[in-house]
Amino acid sequence: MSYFSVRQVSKSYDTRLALSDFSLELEKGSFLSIVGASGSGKSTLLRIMAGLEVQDAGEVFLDGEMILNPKHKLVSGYDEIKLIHQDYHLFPNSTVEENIARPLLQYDKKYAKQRVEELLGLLGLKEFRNRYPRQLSGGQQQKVAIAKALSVEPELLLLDEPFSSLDTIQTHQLISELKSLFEELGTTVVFVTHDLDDALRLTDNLLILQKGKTVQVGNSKELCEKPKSRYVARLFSPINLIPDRFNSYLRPSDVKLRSKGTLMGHVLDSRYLVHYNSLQIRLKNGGEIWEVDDPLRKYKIGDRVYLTWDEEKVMLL
Ligand SMILES: Nc1ncnc2c1ncn2[C@@H]1O[C@H](COP(=O)(O)OP(=O)(O)OP(=O)(O)O)[C@@H](O)[C@H]1O
Repeated sequence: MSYFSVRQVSKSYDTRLALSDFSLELEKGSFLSIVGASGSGKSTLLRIMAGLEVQDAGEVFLDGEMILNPKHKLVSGYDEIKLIHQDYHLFPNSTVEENIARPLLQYDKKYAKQRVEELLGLLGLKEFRNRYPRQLSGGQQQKVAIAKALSVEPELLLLDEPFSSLDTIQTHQLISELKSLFEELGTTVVFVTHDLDDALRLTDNLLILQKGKTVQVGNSKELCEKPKSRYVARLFSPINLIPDRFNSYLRPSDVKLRSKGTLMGHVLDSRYLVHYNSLQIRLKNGGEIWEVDDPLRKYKIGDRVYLTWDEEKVMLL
């Protein structure tokens, strides 16, 4: 048996299915990013993993022990499993140091003091120890919430889009810092997000969730090159439907721009991106709009272009 396993878990709210026959296995110290759109069941899954929600069917095990849900456990939740979400609850009238120490009230005083010092150091919060949450930035508050969750040394950390109040640069920086920290501590981490880029900053070990079901698992190369659905394909880039062909799609980077060819169109718009210009091209036959990369930044709005591609790049979705 793996260190952490979720076995055939299903959950509905009234008649609405939130999770359907969901299973996963994780080794100790491993990281997993679960990517899914809003409403795909991510929060429900994490709450069930943490023993905070009653599932209709299936079981969850941590290190061989069954995780009991609130129906079977008087005080729901486990110290070994910590769930962190965007609405983290810091005590507004307690300092950073006091917030982190809260979960340790029952512990030996000397140990608690030492643990708080360690966490302040690990998360770079020493200089803020006497500040109140309102005196911190969103990213700093999030770090305090994570330090608080880590204070009781959880074995499994469940991150439910905890960074959604931060901007992209802050989020990426915080994820990189946390990644090193979790590796150092040997914590097993499950991170759920709707953002593939954020997911990949933590780990290349991905699970794609859609309508409460696993649609694909694998690393980014596998998922990008061999997506099993349009949803998975679109996580990486827009996709262009080839006219008059059944469910055949191309990525913008796989379309070649030529001065002669079979599929003709006109450049509607051009956006300057770091490595290429992104062109919107209205196809002559059918009038559909394709998105195509122009790495040589050669084409201007209004230009006529011909599009071609290698057949091996066509995705049947
Ligand atoms: N307490 C609830 N009562 C009724 N329906 C619920 C409840 N919680 C979630 N749902 C429904 O279950 C489905 C899954 O919701 P969930 O919050 O798990 O998805 P999510 O992927 O975390 O979404 P988001 O990214 O928007 O937070 C949705 O259709 C949602 O409306």
